Amino acid sequence: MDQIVNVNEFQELARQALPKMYYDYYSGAAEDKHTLKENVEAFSRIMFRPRVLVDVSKIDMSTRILGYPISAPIMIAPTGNHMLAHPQGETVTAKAAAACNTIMIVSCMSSCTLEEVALSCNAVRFLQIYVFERRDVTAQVVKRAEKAGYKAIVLTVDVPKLGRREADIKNKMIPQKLRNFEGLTEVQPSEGSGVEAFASRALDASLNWKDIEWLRSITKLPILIKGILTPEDALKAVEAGVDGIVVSNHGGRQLDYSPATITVLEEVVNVVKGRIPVLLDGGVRRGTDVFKALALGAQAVLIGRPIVYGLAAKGEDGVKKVIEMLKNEFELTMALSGCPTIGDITRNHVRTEDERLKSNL
Ligand SMILES: Cc1cc2nc3c(=O)[nH]c(=O)nc-3n(C[C@H](O)[C@H](O)[C@H](O)COP(=O)(O)O)c2cc1C
Ligand SMILES: CCCCCCC(=O)C(=O)O
Repeated sequence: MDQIVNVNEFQELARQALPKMYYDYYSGAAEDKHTLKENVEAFSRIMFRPRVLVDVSKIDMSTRILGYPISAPIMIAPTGNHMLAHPQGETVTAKAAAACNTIMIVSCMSSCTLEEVALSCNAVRFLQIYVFERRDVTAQVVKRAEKAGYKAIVLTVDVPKLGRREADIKNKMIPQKLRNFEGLTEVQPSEGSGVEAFASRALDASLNWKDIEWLRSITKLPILIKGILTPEDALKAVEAGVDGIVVSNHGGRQLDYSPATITVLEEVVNVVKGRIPVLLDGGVRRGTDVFKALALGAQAVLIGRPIVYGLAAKGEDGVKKVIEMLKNEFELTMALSGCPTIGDITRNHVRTEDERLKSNL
């Protein structure tokens, strides 16, 4: 493991460790995969404005999300089907999250039940949900999450229908049994992508802003909305009374040619005006990316694919290594930018592509 020097190297190790169908599922994205690539490339167009002669002998990366302390603003994004990557699935990922003192957002599409994940570690966990046509199924999962000690519900809103992931269609991708829904709704054999077949049968494509009230009526837990890409929707989320939003394009797996998340973060932050936390995911592969997201107003970032690549390649140690490498890089970026604490990171520490283009006029 010592030979692995950055998070990107885990992707090739995961490719070697996994059957092609599963690697394609994890690494895949919608159609031309334009958004997938843009998520990463857009970070590389943001440059730093480092400050010098600041005492950076001690760096404090710790922060709080919804009041819960974490060691650094780096959390685990919800990703489904971890048993495709490791026989013990999400229980292993959750242990790594606990060891790194961060929050894991557990997907409702997990291969382990949400109770098994809860029992495996006492880290702070949020539960991500989809709303199914059968509202009773979603409601039951929310109730179970409350009972199992999950601290927030993350409602994913960018999947009224599943995006076209062509590799999954070609591979006739068969997802794991969805143990959270056993006896309630099942994955069935299909001609193309089994994930798509399940989604088209189960999801409620009529979900809309009024339904936030319904969700609020069935839980006292804080509600975050994941999948916001415009200031218009960010404002609606604030008006709907949610407790946080995640700027996300589902890692480029839904609407291809959606903008890279880092390019829309600032306009979202500007309308939210600090009323609720704004998180971001999509393409975060370096500690420098974490810093850029914070400088543009995010409270924390979520990591998707690198976590499952770490899990597939090296199990719990792999997930821990992914998080630790990002933390170490972030710590160094803070030091080299002259920011000893999270609160010292400001908008003035980065220069976006827009600013660079304007300054060349
Ligand atoms: C294999 C895989 C499964 C995913 N499953 C879910 C899911 O169940 N629920 C959800 O809200 N997002 C899901 N996502 C999206 C992630 O939460 C996140 O938005 C995205 O992966 C972030 O981009 P990144 O992979 O570039 O870090 C999934 C992503 C991947 C790659
Ligand atoms: C019921 C929706 C299926 C979604 C599958 C998990 C997911 O979000 C993904 O991107 O894959």
